[in-house]
Amino acid sequence: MTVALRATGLGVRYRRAWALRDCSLAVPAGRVAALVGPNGAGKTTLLHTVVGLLDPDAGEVSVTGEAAFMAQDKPLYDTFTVAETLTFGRRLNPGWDDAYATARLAGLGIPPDRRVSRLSGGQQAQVALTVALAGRPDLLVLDEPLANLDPLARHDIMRSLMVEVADRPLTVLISSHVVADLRDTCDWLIVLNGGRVQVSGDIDDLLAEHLVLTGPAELADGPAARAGVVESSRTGGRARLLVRGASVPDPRWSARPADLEELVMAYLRSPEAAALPALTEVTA
Ligand SMILES: Nc1ncnc2c1ncn2[C@@H]1O[C@H](COP(=O)(O)OP(=O)(O)OP(=O)(O)O)[C@@H](O)[C@H]1O
Repeated sequence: MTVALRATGLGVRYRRAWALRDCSLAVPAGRVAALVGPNGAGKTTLLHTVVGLLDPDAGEVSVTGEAAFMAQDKPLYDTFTVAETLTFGRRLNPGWDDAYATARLAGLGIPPDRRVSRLSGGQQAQVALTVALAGRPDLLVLDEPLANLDPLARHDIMRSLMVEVADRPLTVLISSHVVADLRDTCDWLIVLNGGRVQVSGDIDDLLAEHLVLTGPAELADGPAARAGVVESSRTGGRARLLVRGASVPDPRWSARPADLEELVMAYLRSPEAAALPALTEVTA
């Protein structure tokens, strides 16, 4: 299996404060990886380090091939027209595919002579995505491309990414606060919390490995309250556990598979819990 991106013991600090600490992860080629975490978790710092905008203070990060980056804020120049934006992209990117860029924007109905400032937020995001893709990267890194977009535009961007990944060898790493936006498109999950990687793995594998157990509160004090508990809560006489492991420890629990949002939230609320199944599985 080819690894598109690998970080080993990665650390980045701003002055004395570590924004990333001992981060290790690997993303296989061809995956669409979701990078989620709360404000200040270190997502932008990680993405900047991956694309070479920041140098690590510890450990290392490596990308197989070329990476393209779509930044969080204003990745385009407002005063440029769409056509001028493409000209600018062509000058910066040696591997630029002009026919692809022009055809993609025409297909989306975005006029070449329109100023960027006069495009909708969704159209601006599509132009920025086109510029990033026209450089024919092996790894596309997107920092919150869906922020400030309405649900329809968010859906269009994610669908565009799915089409691109289906059409060519491309790995995508995309950060977002909104897990629901990522569920249909992403097949790899990275949870970053307080500058540390809590989860990195195949989403289907992660979902198959986590259960939500509900039952009488006293069960939570028994053998089920074991090492696999990611998060536990009690309401009245009932306990609810999110556990890592596919077997039900006691038949009195009622068990169901965890969904992606529950899984992410459970890890975010339990900074000490970690699930890193992929680290041992993915080898270059
Ligand atoms: N240029 C900087 N100088 C000093 N501290 C910084 C700088 N950039 C980020 N930080 C700090 O590093 C930590 C990680 O920030 P980062 O922007 O990477 O997080 P994030 O997960 O992308 O957050 P958000 O979701 O809010 O965009 C935060 O504590 C932040 O305050």
